[in-house]
Amino acid sequence: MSVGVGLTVLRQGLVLGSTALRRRMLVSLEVNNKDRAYEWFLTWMANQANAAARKRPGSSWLRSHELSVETVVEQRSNGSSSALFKLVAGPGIHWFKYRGAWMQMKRERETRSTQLMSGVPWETVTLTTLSRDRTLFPQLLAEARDLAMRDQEGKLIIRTAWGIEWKPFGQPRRKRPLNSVVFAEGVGEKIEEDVKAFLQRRQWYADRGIPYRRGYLLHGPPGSGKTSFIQALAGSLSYDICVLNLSERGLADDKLNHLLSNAPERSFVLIEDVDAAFNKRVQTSEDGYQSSVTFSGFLNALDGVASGEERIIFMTTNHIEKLDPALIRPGRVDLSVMVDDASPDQARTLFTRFYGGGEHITDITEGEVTRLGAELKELVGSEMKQGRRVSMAALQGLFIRNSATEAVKTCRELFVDKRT
Ligand SMILES: Nc1ncnc2c1ncn2[C@@H]1O[C@H](COP(=O)(O)OP(=O)(O)OP(=O)(O)O)[C@@H](O)[C@H]1O
Repeated sequence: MSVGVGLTVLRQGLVLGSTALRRRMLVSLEVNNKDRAYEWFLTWMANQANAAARKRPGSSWLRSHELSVETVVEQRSNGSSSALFKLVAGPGIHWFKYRGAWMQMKRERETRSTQLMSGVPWETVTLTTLSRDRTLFPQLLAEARDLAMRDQEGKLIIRTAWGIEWKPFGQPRRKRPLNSVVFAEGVGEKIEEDVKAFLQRRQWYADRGIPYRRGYLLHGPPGSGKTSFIQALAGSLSYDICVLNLSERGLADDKLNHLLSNAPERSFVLIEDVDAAFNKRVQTSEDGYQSSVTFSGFLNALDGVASGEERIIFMTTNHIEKLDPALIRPGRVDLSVMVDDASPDQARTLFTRFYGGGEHITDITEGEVTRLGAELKELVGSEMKQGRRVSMAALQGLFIRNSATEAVKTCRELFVDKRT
């Protein structure tokens, strides 16, 4: 009996001792997927593993048997994109060495409950290392953050709504130079100056108790560069874009309100084809389902609660005549700009930018580009006099497919009658 008692005491002593030892010797850090550091950390891990594999092929930086795959869409500089597979540490226990210290990483997924609205399961990563190496945690997280920031530098981030949250959509994209979008003279400058002036007047708004927000409407025919311009402008100001689709399934007034009042800092909210969601206060449902956003709910969300938070909304439409006057009144839309089909000058500028300056691989001389550009300008002018127009998108497509001479020769085929 005394042996039995002795063994029990010994076992308990061992358990207590090992717990005390762990407490004294180990330190843990928990990061959950609600925090931005979560993504940064997983990407950092994947990056380290890739770098180690490149250095010593066949070796494994991450001691692990459970990997998950994350597919990311990468945009190439020529505009095309491809899907890349990133192997990240899956749920389970993994070991890795950071600056000479062994670390255990435990990734856990809560399968019974999911995040309200977004439906994404809760996840946590717990890092454990020896107490004496605790100072490595902040270093590691800072490295992961810097890596994420470096990846985004000079790039445009597009976000979409995921439930009530804004999540990045695809990989950060290369910024498009503002002058690559060719508008009629003064149009682009007018919008750009307005946005810049607004951004400098935060105090002015605060002093007068006016909500610090501004709404823009770009209207005009399809393919005139409205979306491209908004993206290029965001890029030039180092802003991100949050794309809101009002017809999205499951979007309701309360979610919309939440999304609009919680857009990330330094971002434009972009609502495209705003006429399609509310056609004179009647919701359309072209593809068979209806979002439950009501027109009045949308107006309320635009007005929001008065707050000091900056908010810039861009809306686009091909049919301004279909919009309810309540939507485009000042305060909701402060600057409304018409972006039209190609004017003779726009066509010429797009042409010379495209074929000139050595960017396009052609053996055509600059003089020839100028001559053909002038010819194209004249051609567009004469077509316009007969009520026929061409979109800038159609011209861009023509230039991509043809040589400069061929483009000017076949251009007439693209014009459509707009008199009706
Ligand atoms: N003014 C322009 N200058 C340069 N490129 C243009 C211009 N307009 C259109 N494009 C090109 O045409 C394509 C479509 O343009 P974009 O989507 O910006 O047009 P949009 O006016 O927003 O069309 P929609 O009304 O159908 O949404 C893009 O690839 C863009 O590069």
